[in-house]
Amino acid sequence: MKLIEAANYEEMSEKAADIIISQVKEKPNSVLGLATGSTMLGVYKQLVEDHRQNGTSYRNVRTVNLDEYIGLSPDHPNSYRYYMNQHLFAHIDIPLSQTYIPNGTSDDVEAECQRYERLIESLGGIDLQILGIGRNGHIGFNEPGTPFSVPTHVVELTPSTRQANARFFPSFEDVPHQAITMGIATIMKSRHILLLASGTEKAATMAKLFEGTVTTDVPASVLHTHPNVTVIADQEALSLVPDEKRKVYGK
Ligand SMILES: N[C@@H]1[C@@H](O)[C@H](O)[C@@H](COP(=O)(O)O)O[C@@H]1O
Repeated sequence: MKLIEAANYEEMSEKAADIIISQVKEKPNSVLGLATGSTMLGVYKQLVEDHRQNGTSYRNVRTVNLDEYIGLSPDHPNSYRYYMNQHLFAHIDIPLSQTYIPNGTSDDVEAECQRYERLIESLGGIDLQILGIGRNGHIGFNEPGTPFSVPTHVVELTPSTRQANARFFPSFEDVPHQAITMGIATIMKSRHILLLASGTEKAATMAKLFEGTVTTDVPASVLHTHPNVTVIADQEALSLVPDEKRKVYGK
């Protein structure tokens, strides 16, 4: 795991966007694994700006998103499909038919999980997967305790995750109880993983991550066992990570 320190949210977003843009330039038909949440907004803004100014093209890129709420239709303003269209896809030249997100309104969500897993395989796997991190260390919606071997699956969201995401919804009661998420096994097959963290609310989780212990209690800790992970975090997110750890992972 390699740590890149950023001064603040803006710089974290720029550095992450640079990595994504280089990936797309080197391999124009890349499969990008995408994430949602507030952490990603700055990155998507940078990608859109770069597309407008420098013409980086996504015409041949395929994207697969990490997760989707069960019960929210694509045109629901809180669905992750809606988020992706609004913040990225509508502003770049990717055909929507090349953008994939689990279908949260499928009649058979178990079958949908299997279909999604096969779909990622049929695309040739993920070249670059972007991840945010939940306050309890979750990646995608893989909550603490989830075995690392699980592929795409249905999850019951913990009250703390529903609470953390309630700010996007009219009220806490409106936050769905379930989601479909790529499993940790799915995420770990990605060839390169980029994890982003910003702000003091992520500081305790980042301190746990950089302790280095691999445990299902902190789902993101599995990334220590992946050969190609880059973490970009700002100073607030790293505020509880001791200097010696920053040096070890910063090399
Ligand atoms: N499923 C998403 C995660 O993929 C995301 O990483 C996390 C953090 O979100 P934020 O970036 O808003 O802090 O929120 C949700 O739970």
